Amino acid sequence: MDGEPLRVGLLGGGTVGSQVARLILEHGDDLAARIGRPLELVGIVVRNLDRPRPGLPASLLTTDAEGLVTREGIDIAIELIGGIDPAQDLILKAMSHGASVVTANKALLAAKGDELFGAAQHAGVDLYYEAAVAGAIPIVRPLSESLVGDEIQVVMGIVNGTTNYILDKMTAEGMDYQTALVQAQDLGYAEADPTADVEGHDAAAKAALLASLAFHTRVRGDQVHREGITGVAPQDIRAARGLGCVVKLLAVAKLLDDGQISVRVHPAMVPNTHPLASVKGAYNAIFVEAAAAGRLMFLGPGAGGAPTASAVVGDLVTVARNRSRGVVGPVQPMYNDHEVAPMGLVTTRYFVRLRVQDEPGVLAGVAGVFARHHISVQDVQQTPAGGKAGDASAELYLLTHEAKEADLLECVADLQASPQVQAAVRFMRVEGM
Ligand SMILES: NC(=O)C1=CN([C@@H]2O[C@H](COP(=O)(O)OP(=O)(O)OC[C@H]3O[C@@H](n4cnc5c(N)ncnc54)[C@H](O)[C@@H]3O)[C@@H](O)[C@H]2O)C=CC1
Ligand SMILES: N[C@@H](CC=O)C(=O)O
Ligand code: NA
Repeated sequence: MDGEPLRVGLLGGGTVGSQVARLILEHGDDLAARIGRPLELVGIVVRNLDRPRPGLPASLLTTDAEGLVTREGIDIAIELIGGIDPAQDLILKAMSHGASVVTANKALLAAKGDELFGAAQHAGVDLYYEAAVAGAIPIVRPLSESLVGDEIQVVMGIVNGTTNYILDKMTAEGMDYQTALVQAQDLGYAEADPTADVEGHDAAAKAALLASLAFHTRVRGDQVHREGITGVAPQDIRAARGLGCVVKLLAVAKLLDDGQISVRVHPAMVPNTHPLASVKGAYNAIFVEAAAAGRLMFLGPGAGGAPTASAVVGDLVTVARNRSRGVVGPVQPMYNDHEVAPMGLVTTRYFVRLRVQDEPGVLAGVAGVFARHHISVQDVQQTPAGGKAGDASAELYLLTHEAKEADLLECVADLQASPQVQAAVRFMRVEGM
């Protein structure tokens, strides 16, 4: 392929970065043909030059990140080091030196999206981030281009591969949480600090990006209601099975009737018959509901080096094509100012689990507490709790009809205060039933 090569600087040679380098080096001729110009990988920034990196030419490795992004003639910087600092500074420097940027860094975009997209526009360069949401699944561009003529009402899905892998292993194989987490780390699914995965920060950042794209309103990660999976007990998984459900970590972004948007991440029970229930391992899936299009579902690998690298290199080719034509791609305008609704306004169904004294009148008392808070109960199951001799307690499982979160929380607090309730009252939202 003839023509002046487009010069690419890669920041990060970890799980994703090493796969991106491999794809660029192995498929250079095809990528050049698709772009119409050759690509030249001019440097790969790593922390440690002594670490063996099979497949990565030693001549390309450098520890000088700032030197690479500000080097004369760099066309595209790919940021795959993660985190806020120094990733933000390096991206801004690359842009101010005229380079377009491709990143997979959802944590950074969800925290500093306004500054970064503003800087890209100011510099007249691209900032692409398909890999930042749901790995290999094309979802950023479908929302910002294919569906941009429609009115999106709901985006809901599984957007973290690590937690889906853990919950799936705990559900299908009875594996313990810690073993499943270590496997997810070994497979390259987890963030550098897996707390970001298991406490829901990663999914909240993705939910913020999805909500921003869907509703044309900049939503930050810290505005998203967030609960991770560390509180999910094996009893919850067993109880879900009894109800014909599985536990998933869901991200939900919804346009409410009053014009506010609800954006939340939390574990939820999902019926086995629902398509999200069959999303296994580190796969992700995202439902989009739009006024004209109806319901769409996007499914695929949500984490891992090669799948994520596929999305990064897809962006690289697109940005390179733009660059060759002297244009930048479309930017989703954030022209709305929807407020993020407080969690108390959310309505959904709930599963409530509580341990009570097994004696006459207790069930009626519990039902009365739900009724006082205007929460209608669809189903109640009672199981002996301990099974030990002399244990006069029972475990109650209740499934509610749709209720308001604020009412549910008050109901749970009242149940907790009841003398017949013997342990912490647990609840989990039920979606898609
Ligand atoms: N692993 C995955 O499945 C996915 C990861 N991502 C995102 O991709 C990015 C990279 O993730 P991974 O490759 O998994 O992480 P990683 O931890 O495997 O790789 C990051 C690399 O960057 C290096 N690094 C960090 N700071 C540096 C600095 N200041 N100078 C030079 N090198 C530095 C680290 O030493 C490490 O080798 C993150 O933003 C992550 O959120 C996005 C989608 C999926
Ligand atoms: N740690 C993330 C990686 C992809 O974004 C996940 O597990 O989904
Ligand atoms: Na994606």
